[in-house]
Amino acid sequence: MNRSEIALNDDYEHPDSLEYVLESVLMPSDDSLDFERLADEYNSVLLNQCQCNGACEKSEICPHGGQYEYPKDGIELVLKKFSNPVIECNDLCKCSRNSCSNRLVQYGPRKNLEIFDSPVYGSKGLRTTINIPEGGYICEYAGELLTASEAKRRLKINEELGLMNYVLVLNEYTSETKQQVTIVDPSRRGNIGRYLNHSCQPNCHIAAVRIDCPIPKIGIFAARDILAQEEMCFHYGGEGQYKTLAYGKTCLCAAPNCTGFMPNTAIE
Ligand SMILES: C[S@@+](CC[C@H](N)C(=O)[O-])C[C@H]1O[C@@H](n2cnc3c(N)ncnc32)[C@H](O)[C@@H]1O
Repeated sequence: MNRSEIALNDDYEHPDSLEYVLESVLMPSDDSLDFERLADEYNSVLLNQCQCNGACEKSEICPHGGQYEYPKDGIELVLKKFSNPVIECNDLCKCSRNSCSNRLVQYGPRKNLEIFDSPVYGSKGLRTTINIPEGGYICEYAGELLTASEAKRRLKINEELGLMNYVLVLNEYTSETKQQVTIVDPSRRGNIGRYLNHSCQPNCHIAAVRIDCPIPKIGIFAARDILAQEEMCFHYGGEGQYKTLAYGKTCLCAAPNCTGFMPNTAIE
């Protein structure tokens, strides 16, 4: 199977109330300076293209390569390591789309995903109808890209009205220093990624994936082999909150290590 077979026309069904977007989009302008900065970044192009004429498999040769691999006996390109931010080759790179093995998220969500009524969570969830290998790409968590102040405003409204919260904050660090914060809200405009619930023992992880823009896409990947019909979940709070969570909304994940609480969406 090659990538064009696992990937993907994003033609998933969605509720009428949602504007379905194929990738994250900029929030409406609120005329703030923060919005201007966000819009500037959103409209910027990531440089550092590769000059490869091969498959971009090795980091020694391709400046972005070596992050995905075909596992032994595997037929599907998978993410090797969850800790590193990923940069995929893009249209400005010299490599060929057909031979490059450093392109995955840019082809869109995988097929065979299904929105369903999750008995565990008592609300919608996302499951797969086929087996997915560890590291396999699921979909982007796509929605509106928000400034911190707009995210705080929406979180307050959600809280006050008792609405479900879809705002996700991706913090990227270089050792101890926070480098970049990406905030995505698929509550009004989003894709199939908005249906993944939180679990304290998740079978998926998220990763920052850049293609041609300095703002990363939030890529969701299988943290282990996932069987057909399994619901897919990730940890909303990231690694840092695994052990320390001691307050918040009641968590329904029912994992053996469940803290009893859902991570709060923290925006500094
Ligand atoms: C991103 S949405 C997930 C999809 C959602 N279940 C739906 O029906 O659209 C996040 C919301 O789902 C619910 N949820 C997700 N994980 C949960 C958990 N572990 N425990 C309780 N509720 C959860 C909460 O209402 C949360 O605000």
